[in-house]
Amino acid sequence: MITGKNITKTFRQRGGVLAGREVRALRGVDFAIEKGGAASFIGESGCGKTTLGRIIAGLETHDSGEITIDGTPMSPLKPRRREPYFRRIQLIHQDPYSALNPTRTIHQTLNAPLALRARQTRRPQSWVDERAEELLALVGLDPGYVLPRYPHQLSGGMRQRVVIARALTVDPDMLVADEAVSMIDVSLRLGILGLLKDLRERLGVSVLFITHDVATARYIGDDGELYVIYRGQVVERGHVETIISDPVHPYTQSLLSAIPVLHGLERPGEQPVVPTEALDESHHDAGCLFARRCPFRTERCVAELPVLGHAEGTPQEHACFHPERRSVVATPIGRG
Ligand SMILES: Nc1ncnc2c1ncn2[C@@H]1O[C@H](COP(=O)(O)OP(=O)(O)OP(=O)(O)O)[C@@H](O)[C@H]1O
Repeated sequence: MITGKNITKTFRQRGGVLAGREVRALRGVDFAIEKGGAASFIGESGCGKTTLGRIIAGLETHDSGEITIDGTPMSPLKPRRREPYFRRIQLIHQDPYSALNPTRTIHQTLNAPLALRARQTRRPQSWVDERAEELLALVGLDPGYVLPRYPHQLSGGMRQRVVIARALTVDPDMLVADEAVSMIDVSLRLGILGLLKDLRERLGVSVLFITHDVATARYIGDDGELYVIYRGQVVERGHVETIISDPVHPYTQSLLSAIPVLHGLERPGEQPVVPTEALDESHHDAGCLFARRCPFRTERCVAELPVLGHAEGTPQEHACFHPERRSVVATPIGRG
């Protein structure tokens, strides 16, 4: 199990017109992902979900807070002692082409980590080749076809399967899939999502899915938790189905309104949720981070920051002073 408590991260912009400006990518995020469980982080571009995923995979530092893996807090450990914990958490990047070395065949790509694994576990060299074939078959590829080939000779979907096979070489406990299907042909996406779901069931590996797309979060983690992130804060958190069918935070409602098929109908007498203002990170808000875009804001929302917590009558946690079931309309939201 991996948990995070009050994780914060601020980036200082180095170059360009924004040089010197600080971006609060994460503002005190808590999370917990069970062994074999599923969780999804969703939110618009720039909300901090990739930063959080990279911190969880040990690829990015955080400013404060604590990550605990299987009961061991990471911050007191020296980097060398932390490494074996984070090695069990593997990141699957959105671009399978740049994730693979173009000058290496798939055989070479899988051979290197497997040879290391063989040395660590005192297995014979013959195991390396057997395991490479086994892993490729596990991710739905024909080893005979794929092993001698270079990444450019494979389709995007095949490359992403190779990336997943390589992640499995270290017998991970968790896969962090960051927009893992966004750069793959639409016709192949469902296959990759199905594979991740299948690996969860067959290997008991937990999957953290990072996406801006609610439908994929729902597909992959149908029994898991959804974290809705807005400007570095989790604004709603709970069971995927609960949040999708009964969101109470206006931001979640506006995010869901981008799916007309699911939430296109207004019920009579209800006020639809449409975000009113664009994102402006240069503004320092004292109150709710969503207040300036929220059609339901009150004076309290502008003055006071709501914190994530349970409220009577809602099964999920939310950070809103006016949580209510509202209908949503099919209006896509964006940054501009
Ligand atoms: N290395 C960095 N240096 C400076 N700023 C950064 C860095 N990485 C992220 N940021 C900033 O932190 C904020 C959160 O970025 P992050 O990539 O985590 O968001 P995201 O929700 O994953 O967005 P996207 O879906 O576009 O990747 C953004 O404003 C981004 O510009």
